[in-house]
Amino acid sequence: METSARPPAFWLFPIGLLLSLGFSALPGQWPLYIVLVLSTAILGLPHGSLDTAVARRHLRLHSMPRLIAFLGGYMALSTVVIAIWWQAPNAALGAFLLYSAVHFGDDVAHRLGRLGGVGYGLWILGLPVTLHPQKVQPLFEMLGATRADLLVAAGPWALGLGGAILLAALALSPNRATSDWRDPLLLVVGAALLHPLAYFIAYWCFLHSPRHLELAARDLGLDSWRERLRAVAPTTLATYALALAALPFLIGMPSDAILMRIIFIGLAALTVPHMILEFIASPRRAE
Ligand SMILES: CC1=C(/C=C/C(C)=C/C=C/C(C)=C/C=C/C=C(C)/C=C/C=C(C)/C=C/C2=C(C)CCCC2(C)C)C(C)(C)CCC1
Ligand SMILES: [Fe+2]
Repeated sequence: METSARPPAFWLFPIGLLLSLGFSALPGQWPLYIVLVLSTAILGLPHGSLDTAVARRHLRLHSMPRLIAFLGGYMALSTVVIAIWWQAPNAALGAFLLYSAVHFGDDVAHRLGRLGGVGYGLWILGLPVTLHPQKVQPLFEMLGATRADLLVAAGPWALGLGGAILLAALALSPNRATSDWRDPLLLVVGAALLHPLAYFIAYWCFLHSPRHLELAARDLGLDSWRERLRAVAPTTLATYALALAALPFLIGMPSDAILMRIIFIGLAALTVPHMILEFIASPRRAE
């Protein structure tokens, strides 16, 4: 069991849940969308922006051609995801939900095992879909899904399966940390009380991102916040520019759908190379 000093995400997550309760009580949908954009841009994206530094270290990008090949490969993979989404949005969204569950599971997989991690990820995503199907379905439709009803109907199954796997992994793992059972319980409270987007902000920006950032930054020897900021700034700014460049392709859609697509299809596209890099880097990190 974990007894040493808690990582920052241990305290940030309950604070994020309280903040989310505050802003989800504001009237109308726009405060929520504005907080979603700002928190994604400032708190969520930077953990992926460390990928350039992670790749420099673990893929040994010591020459300019290797660095350019990495950047080009990363963007090419992201472009393929967007192209698939364009052609087959239902399958692309279904796949995104599944690989997001695997990715979120990475947060605990080193203690609960890969399968336990998948259970954790299914629990995280199954909760808002099961508790607020009528709010989640239009959000999935904004992402281009024409059979959002089917994806939403799968929510309770994902939740049940994820919950059973997670429970078994917690019972069987001698290395479990307090946060491994505390956070899934706090997520139930968050999912019950919050709009699904506010719930996502609380989890993603206040638990997943700080946890992942801390782990990757420590591995890279970036101890001060100034060093971390310097490492993430260029890639984060480049990602803002890419998001802005997508805008002209979405003109004509309702503005909430534009925001949803830029954020979630953008994240789906970045997650594929981000996960591949994590699969390579995480076994090489000293725990
Ligand atoms: C390096 C590099 C770069 C960058 C990158 C980055 C920046 C990354 C990031 C990454 C990241 C940052 C990732 C993330 C991820 C995320 C995720 C994975 C999410 C998920 C989500 C979900 C799945 C959701 C769902 C939902 C909805 C949608 C609605 C409501 C309900 C719910 C919540 C269920 C660039 C391109 C510039 C260039 C090249 C290189
Ligand atoms: Fe991540």
